[in-house]
Amino acid sequence: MERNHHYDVVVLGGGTAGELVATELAQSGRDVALVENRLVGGESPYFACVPSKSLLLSARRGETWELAIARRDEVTGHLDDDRVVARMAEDGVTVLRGWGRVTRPGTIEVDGAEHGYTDLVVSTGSEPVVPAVPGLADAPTWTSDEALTVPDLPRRLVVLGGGPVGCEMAQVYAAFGSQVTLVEPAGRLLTAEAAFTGEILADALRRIGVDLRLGSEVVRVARGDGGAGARLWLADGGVLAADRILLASGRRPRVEGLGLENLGVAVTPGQPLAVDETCAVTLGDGDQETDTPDLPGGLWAAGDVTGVARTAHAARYQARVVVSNVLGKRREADYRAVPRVVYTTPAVYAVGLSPAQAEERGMDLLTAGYDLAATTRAAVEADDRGRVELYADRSRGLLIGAAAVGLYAEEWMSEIALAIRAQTPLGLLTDVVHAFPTFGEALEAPLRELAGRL
Ligand SMILES: Cc1cc2nc3c(=O)[nH]c(=O)nc-3n(C[C@H](O)[C@H](O)[C@H](O)COP(=O)(O)OP(=O)(O)OC[C@H]3O[C@@H](n4cnc5c(N)ncnc54)[C@H](O)[C@@H]3O)c2cc1C
Ligand SMILES: NC(=O)c1ccc[n+]([C@@H]2O[C@H](COP(=O)([O-])OP(=O)(O)OC[C@H]3O[C@@H](n4cnc5c(N)ncnc54)[C@H](O)[C@@H]3O)[C@@H](O)[C@H]2O)c1
Repeated sequence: MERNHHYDVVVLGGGTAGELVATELAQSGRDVALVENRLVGGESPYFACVPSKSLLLSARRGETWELAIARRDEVTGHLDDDRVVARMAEDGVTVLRGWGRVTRPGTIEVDGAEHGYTDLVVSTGSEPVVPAVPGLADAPTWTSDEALTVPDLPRRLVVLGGGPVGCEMAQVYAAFGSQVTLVEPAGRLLTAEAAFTGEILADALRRIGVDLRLGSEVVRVARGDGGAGARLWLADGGVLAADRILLASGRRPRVEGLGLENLGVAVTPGQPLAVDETCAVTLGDGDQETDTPDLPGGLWAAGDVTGVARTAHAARYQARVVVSNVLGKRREADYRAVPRVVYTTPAVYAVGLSPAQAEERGMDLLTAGYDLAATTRAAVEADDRGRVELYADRSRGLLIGAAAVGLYAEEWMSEIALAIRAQTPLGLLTDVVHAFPTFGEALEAPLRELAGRL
């Protein structure tokens, strides 16, 4: 096999994390290759964050479907990565197109050619989980990739999953006139977050006509009459008809077919690549000394493949940690205050520990909340939906988490992420002045309440 160049660093996967790592390392003078099988930029700009946020905004503005699709396709650059690739070339990154697979320590094969490397960064992202429901494979399904790239507006859409993807997509399609049914086996939406967030969001979705089947599960699917569409049977005896089924039942780290076993990494399908606080891949369970081959340099991972925080901003954060460490400037990641946002109307914002996580850790948890309806801003906006809850560790007098539902929560809650990350004492937070009339004012009363209960 043809053996090509030896790079200082090979970055495997050119999504949010990989693009940043490759660019910054090349700008720092390293000889870098980025291996990408699809579009440089990955999921976020073409198939995930950007098109979904564009459609949600179009829905909120009351645009037509045609305009919404045109705007979506414009912001996603019509799925053309030429400009990004050209910019990376200017920065000195070599883009290798094709599927990358490590063949032995220090060597990766891409599209039939071998390339050498010293450091390897794995940033291969994640892929949708396809639920093991009989008949589903033969039914007309979409993952979010298709839903966010095709121009179709299904008349009847069944969404499987009430996480961030399912909720955002249900709102988009219902707003543009699809008859949407969302099936979620758990008894509520957004199961990872404080219960009130899913309850307020459920109310908002129901008001725009989404039929929520919470605590129910699809047990069988068959093609519809005449082969068009599908019929879905639920565990509770219900039957649904759909023109399209959207799979939004989670994503799994992409770890297979990468050849990481050749580096001594114990790869388990669907399981994340374990990383330490420097984003170095941890090689296994104590057998390293005997089983691990000598690596030519560092083995690092960033983004969804690590399973740590599974958002674009977390991918960028980990990417920066990797860049520092590859350059020999030790940096440790701190995930205490990585926000989790669902960009529906109203938006859901959560950061730090959820009440359930705090309880699991045995914390002496203090909770204080406030309804946005009590703010003047809610009256001005003529929208009184929403609530904020703040969670504090009594023993340390510090905020450890928060959740909010409300218009623009993704913007006005950022100060809480800062407060958690900077470990700002509650007493000091009660002295912060918020402009009038803003939703940020809703933070003042719960902060005072928490400080008063310490
Ligand atoms: C519908 C949807 C909406 C979302 N909305 C948001 C949002 O609003 N905000 C937010 O923060 N997050 C959002 N996310 C999550 C966000 O998209 C991901 O967290 C982010 O894209 C992860 O970046 P990454 O670099 O880890 O992976 P990716 O962006 O998936 O990039 C991985 C890349 O690696 C390539 N690749 C994989 N294996 C190989 C190989 N062997 N050889 C060559 N190339 C390979 C893939 O082709 C891909 O381009 C959303 C996700 C979805 C599904
Ligand atoms: N705004 C954002 O930051 C944003 C937006 C969308 C997605 N994301 C990221 O994308 C990832 C994937 O999101 P997601 O919503 O697909 O996954 P998720 O894991 O958050 O939620 C999946 C939901 O599907 C349900 N489910 C499981 N099996 C099912 C089945 N057979 N039928 C119906 N429902 C089933 C689960 O109970 C769960 O509630 C998340 O990690 C999220 O962080 C982020």
